[in-house]
Amino acid sequence: MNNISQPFYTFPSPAKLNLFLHIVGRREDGYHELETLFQFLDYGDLIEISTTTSSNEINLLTPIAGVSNHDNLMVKAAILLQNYTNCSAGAYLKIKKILPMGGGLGGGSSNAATVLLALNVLWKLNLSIQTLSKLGLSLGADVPIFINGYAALARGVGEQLSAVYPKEYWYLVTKPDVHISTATIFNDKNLPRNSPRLTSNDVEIESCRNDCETLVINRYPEVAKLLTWLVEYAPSRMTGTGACIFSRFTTRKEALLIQSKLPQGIESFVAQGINQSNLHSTLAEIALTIPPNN
Ligand SMILES: C[C@](O)(CO)[C@H](O)COP(=O)(O)OP(=O)(O)OC[C@H]1O[C@@H](n2ccc(N)nc2=O)[C@H](O)[C@@H]1O
Ligand SMILES: Nc1ncnc2c1ncn2[C@@H]1O[C@H](COP(=O)(O)OP(=O)(O)OP(=O)(O)O)[C@@H](O)[C@H]1O
Repeated sequence: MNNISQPFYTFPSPAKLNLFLHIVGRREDGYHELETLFQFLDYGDLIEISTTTSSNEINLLTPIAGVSNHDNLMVKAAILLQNYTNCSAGAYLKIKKILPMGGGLGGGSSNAATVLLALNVLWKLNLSIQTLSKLGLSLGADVPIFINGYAALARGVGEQLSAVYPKEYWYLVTKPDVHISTATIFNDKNLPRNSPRLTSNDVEIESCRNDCETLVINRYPEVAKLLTWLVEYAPSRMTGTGACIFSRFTTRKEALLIQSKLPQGIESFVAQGINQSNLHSTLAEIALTIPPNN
């Protein structure tokens, strides 16, 4: 039996969209240099955390199918933070997994960022956003944007962030029935890697693109077919290395209407693009409720 005496606090772990993604070069270590515009969605996983001082164990009470607890980015994030701060407290973690995995929505990275930010508050570590971002980057290139919590134009591998304020449209997000590995796409010899660098941060999203899209369409007919269907109704583009596609609408109602017409069997959801992650407001609220000697 687990001896859980402290309350569970619930934290959102939102999805991200890459409103565009340009590959502008490749570093010597093989990682790609990107220019990408990140926006959050008001939609994602929910993570519950309870802390303990009686042991330093990290217990994930809701394993994710296909991912061992040892490899789960939530557990890795908690252990990384413990080791970095010599913290002797432990934690019980639970997740309600809502985001599709391997969809380009950044679910795993978002989970890691939520755990880092939440335990920083619950364990009272007081690490800065900069320090948490640096720690998070060692877990995944998408972790820093979730730690940062604001929509941003990202450079480098996604860790050099400049604040931007794209319009907060409604999106129909669809997932063709394929799992795409980020590493497979980035390692493909046919991936274009030489987009010109942007000359300013003030960019027209429509005139940009996702440099992974053509390759993914050529390799995965399911993605090609769905994208061809969607562009008849709304501007549509792939996020990350796929497979999810986001279609842009001015209102929720329009997005729901097209969702109702989707071909059978396509996983989908409707959500709004938001320029501030909903995790950050929750963190501020919870920080106020924690007793000083907890
Ligand atoms: C595609 C994006 O989601 C766009 O936001 C990210 O660039 C990917 O971020 P991520 O899933 O957190 O990726 P990581 O877990 O750091 O890397 C997975 C693999 O993708 C490749 N990779 C990743 C990011 C990057 N800028 N260049 C790469 O070549 C590397 O082979 C790496 O081994
Ligand atoms: N907590 C977690 N949630 C989801 N995936 C995890 C988690 N921990 C480890 N993983 C691993 O990470 C892989 C990628 O999952 P994720 O949902 O982050 O993909 P993604 O949305 O394509 O990411 P990105 O957009 O960053 O490329 C999964 O297939 C799984 O093996």
